[in-house]
Amino acid sequence: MILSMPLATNPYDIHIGKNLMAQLKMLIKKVYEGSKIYVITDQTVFNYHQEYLLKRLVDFEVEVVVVAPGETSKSFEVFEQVVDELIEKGIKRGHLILAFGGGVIGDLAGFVSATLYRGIDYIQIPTSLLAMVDASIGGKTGINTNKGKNLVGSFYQPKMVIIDTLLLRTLDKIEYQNGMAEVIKSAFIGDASLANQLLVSPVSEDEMIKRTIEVKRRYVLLDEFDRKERMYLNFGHTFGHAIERKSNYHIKHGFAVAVGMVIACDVGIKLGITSQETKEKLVALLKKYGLDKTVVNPNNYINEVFFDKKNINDILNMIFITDIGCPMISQIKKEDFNGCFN
Ligand SMILES: NC(=O)c1ccc[n+]([C@@H]2O[C@H](COP(=O)([O-])OP(=O)(O)OC[C@H]3O[C@@H](n4cnc5c(N)ncnc54)[C@H](O)[C@@H]3O)[C@@H](O)[C@H]2O)c1
Ligand SMILES: O=C(O)C(=O)C[C@@H](O)[C@H](O)[C@H](O)COP(=O)(O)O
Ligand SMILES: [Zn+2]
Repeated sequence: MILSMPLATNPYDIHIGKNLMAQLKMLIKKVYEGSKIYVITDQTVFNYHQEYLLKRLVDFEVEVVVVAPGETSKSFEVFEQVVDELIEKGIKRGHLILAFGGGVIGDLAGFVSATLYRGIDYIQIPTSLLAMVDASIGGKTGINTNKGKNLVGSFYQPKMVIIDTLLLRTLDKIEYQNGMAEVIKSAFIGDASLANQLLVSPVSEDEMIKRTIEVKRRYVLLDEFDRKERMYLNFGHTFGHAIERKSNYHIKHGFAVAVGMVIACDVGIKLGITSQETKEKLVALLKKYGLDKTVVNPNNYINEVFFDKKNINDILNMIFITDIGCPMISQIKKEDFNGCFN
């Protein structure tokens, strides 16, 4: 009898370090002895790091598929382009896909891996801070549709996650701040001491990344398919996704989630769930990392948020924090927002 081991009992490999690319051949051979590897990446990442990656793959037969950078590549159109190009380049079920990029690449390549031939093994090699601390972990894959964010996708775990923090040296300041939003989100839902440390003193990048990943890993191992505890990782995303999409993705994911977290605190305060002090600490930390610049009128998004996947029969499962590190889910109806945003 073959025992299928869901993630919750069989956590996959997460490797974090510097210059892990030097061990890429050894790491890949741990999960894969085949002959052909298909790298999916975006043009910006490939321009910076193609030499760094490809010289570690000389022992393998490698093909590369490059898409345009940015959120617009998480689309049906680009999904079909990538699938067609992989087939034209001879991909087979036993081959291996490498997702080499930020969260957009991780989601797009993960969804291609989940669906092409009904599943091809893949490895996540995140290159943005946001992807290292969040997007590459937990197996959520998918694309956006013209109706909303991440509305088509699949839970499909990578065989391994290789986090080489040296790759961050080329990440620009805005993208680093973008990733800090998910660090702050994770600290506020699952590591109060990290949140308090970030408020008062610098935390080493490696420690910050490791502790942020640990928060996500903990919730994913509890609830891989996002029915309860994993939903805490969606703090700030109810409004965040709506803000991102209505801006045609000009407002980046992390910056939108930052606004979404403050909005969730305002609703939480109105409903007697969140303390004013908790909101003030969140706002102070967001400001410290330059994540307080996006200003929106939440009333403009109330209809949009009910397209969220957490909306069951017009009751919205929304994530709040009662205090730093203490998340909770409350069922919200549209009228609950009345008077929250004066
Ligand atoms: N699946 C999940 O669990 C999960 C979690 C969080 C976010 N996401 C998704 O991730 C996406 C956001 O991720 P992102 O911010 O990484 O977006 P992204 O992939 O678009 O990367 C941001 C920008 O940084 C560039 N970049 C990436 N790595 C670089 C590097 N090392 N040096 C220089 N430039 C680099 C990219 O080319 C891009 O222009 C959103 O679509 C979001 O929905 C998914
Ligand atoms: O992994 C999760 O679960 C998360 O909620 C992580 C989020 O940071 C991430 O943006 C995720 O893609 C949002 O999930 P969705 O189910 O709202 O699409
Ligand atoms: Zn997110």
